[in-house]
Amino acid sequence: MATDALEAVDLVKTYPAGRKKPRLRALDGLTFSVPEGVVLGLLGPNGAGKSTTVKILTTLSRADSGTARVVGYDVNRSQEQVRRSIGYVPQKSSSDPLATGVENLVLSGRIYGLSRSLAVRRASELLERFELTAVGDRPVKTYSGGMQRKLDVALGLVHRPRVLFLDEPTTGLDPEARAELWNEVGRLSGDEGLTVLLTTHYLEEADWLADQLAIVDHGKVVAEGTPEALKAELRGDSVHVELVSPDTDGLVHRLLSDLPGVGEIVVEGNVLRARVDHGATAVPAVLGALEDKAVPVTAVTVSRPSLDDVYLRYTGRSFRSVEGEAA
Ligand SMILES: Nc1ncnc2c1ncn2[C@@H]1O[C@H](COP(=O)(O)OP(=O)(O)OP(=O)(O)O)[C@@H](O)[C@H]1O
Repeated sequence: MATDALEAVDLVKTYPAGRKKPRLRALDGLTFSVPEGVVLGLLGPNGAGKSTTVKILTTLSRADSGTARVVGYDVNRSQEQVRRSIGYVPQKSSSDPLATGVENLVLSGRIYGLSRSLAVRRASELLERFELTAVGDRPVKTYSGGMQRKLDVALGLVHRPRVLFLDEPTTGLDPEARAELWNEVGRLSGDEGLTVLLTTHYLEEADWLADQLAIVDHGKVVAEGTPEALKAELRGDSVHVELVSPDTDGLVHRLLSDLPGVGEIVVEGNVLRARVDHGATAVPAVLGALEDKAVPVTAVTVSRPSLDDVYLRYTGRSFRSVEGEAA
């Protein structure tokens, strides 16, 4: 049987929460596995445990209990082998802005023990791979955001890792640079068999890039599967209503709860989301119920379930609001 590239079983991690308070359970039995060559998207609200998971898998932190393996190596017992098998691209760039792209790559290669000539050769290979050859001799501080990010990914690949960790790789990039990086990452896993663990604040990115998703909440994986399978599990339609004013007293929630065929109602500020059996029949009923109690509405939309709906279903919060908090 092929070994999974990443495997986490029943990970528990607690942190001190202050004097006389019980320890905070950042991971509470987190379990998932990723076959080789697959891009896994780890999604979850702030504080769900994504970074803690990445820290444990990259040997930067130890779990209180449970096991984790990277390409078959136990993260506690074989730290050295794990470190040699992984590349880590942190959210904040680790490149030296005053040094050139080539200098950054060569230095990184040398740190990983490559000879000078091998490091230079690898640097030029990676610059070509990421279409950065033309700017390789320019200081990194003169690069565009997209170029810098590509260099960051290249830096994570200098030692030919088998697993790459990408922490929110496209935050702050414009849509064009984001799409370009998605293509690069897609190619790395598709053509080169690299396994990628990605944390992201963009559902669109997870939908496009991840072969598999694990939604994490309160230190556990609450749902996993391909984006398509997760969406297909949600039957019916999603209704999204914008109210003129926020539902401060819970009236809107109560009104909709009484309607047949309407469920999973979540009201956040002046946005109401619900799952309905049939959009075409539910919308008039929803609008009628709101109008009866003189609740004014700005807009209403009906759509097929999206990843945002999947997220809402498993975490009880819409991803958009989480994104808003994070921004
Ligand atoms: N060193 C630490 N000491 C105390 N508590 C911590 C520490 N690191 C993380 N935590 C807590 O553990 C929980 C999980 O944090 P973690 O950073 O793993 O979440 P996350 O899903 O990565 O969130 P984000 O999307 O905000 O990065 C949070 O409640 C956080 O406050």
